[in-house]
Amino acid sequence: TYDTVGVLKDAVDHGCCVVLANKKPLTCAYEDFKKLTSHFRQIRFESTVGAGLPVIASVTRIIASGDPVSRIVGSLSGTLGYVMSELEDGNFFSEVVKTAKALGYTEPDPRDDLSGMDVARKALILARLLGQQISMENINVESLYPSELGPEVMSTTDFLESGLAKLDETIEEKVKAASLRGNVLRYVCVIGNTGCQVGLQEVPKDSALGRLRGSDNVVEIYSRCYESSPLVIQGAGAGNDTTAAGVLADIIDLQDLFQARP
Ligand SMILES: NC(=O)C1=CN([C@@H]2O[C@H](COP(=O)(O)OP(=O)(O)OC[C@H]3O[C@@H](n4cnc5c(N)ncnc54)[C@H](OP(=O)(O)O)[C@@H]3O)[C@@H](O)[C@H]2O)C=CC1
Ligand SMILES: N[C@@H](CC=O)C(=O)O
Repeated sequence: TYDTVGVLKDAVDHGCCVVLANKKPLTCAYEDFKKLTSHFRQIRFESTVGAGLPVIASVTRIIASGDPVSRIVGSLSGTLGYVMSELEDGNFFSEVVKTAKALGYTEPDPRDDLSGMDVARKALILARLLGQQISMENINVESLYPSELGPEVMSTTDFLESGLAKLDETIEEKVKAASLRGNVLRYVCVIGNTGCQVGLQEVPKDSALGRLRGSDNVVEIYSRCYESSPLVIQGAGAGNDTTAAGVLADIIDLQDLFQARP
């Protein structure tokens, strides 16, 4: 939900510490993002991008050292990573999306993942950390389903029970066409100095993105120090355990900022 922005701002204003896994409060107005994240000693949100992976910690450390980050490229959705690698194995789109939900990878409504909006939110958080004063409207997002299957038209249950299967054929054709060219499909996020895009791409099977399996994310960070050879972070990018571990690590990190009372 976006509804917690007000209470979160009040909390940090009152000196409380906050740990977030929910991306939405950081992806509404830029002023809210700025206000929340300016309380560096009170807020952590590592799990909003890549669940338990240290993506935000790495980006903030590189920036803090004065090394300008020029580009971040990656596969930032555990759900879409899992779905794409299962499609390669010949499974039906509708089935693998339901399995991704059962495994705890998807958002409560999987259309948040399939629309690309969940990845776009992660891209926005990273772009804002890089200093870009942008909003969701500035990100080009490719959806994997048409508006006729959207939340305004049908419930999550109806989408899962009848809507999803309508996408099987089109997706299968895309997977087969890519395979004939020696490629696989990946949902890729690119954050550069001139803009952000998230969408489906054909990538060589034998590339860092093409080799991804399951719910793994991969993130390549390019900066002056990491110019020709980027800093690469890879591992499980969704799931209850890894997300909870990320949240717990953030809580411990904040606790360590305070002196223990004698
Ligand atoms: N799953 C993952 O891999 C990751 C998740 N996240 C983020 O973590 C958050 C939770 O995701 P996830 O655990 O997967 O989702 P789930 O659907 O498994 O859990 C959401 C929980 O929130 C509760 N809830 C929903 N609305 C309200 C409300 N208004 N008041 C109180 N409780 C509420 C739900 O209760 P009820 O069951 O009663 O509806 C449910 O227990 C999301 O913001 C997600 O983006 C971030 C990184 C990775
Ligand atoms: N639904 C998300 C969970 C983490 O943010 C994903 O699939 O990556």
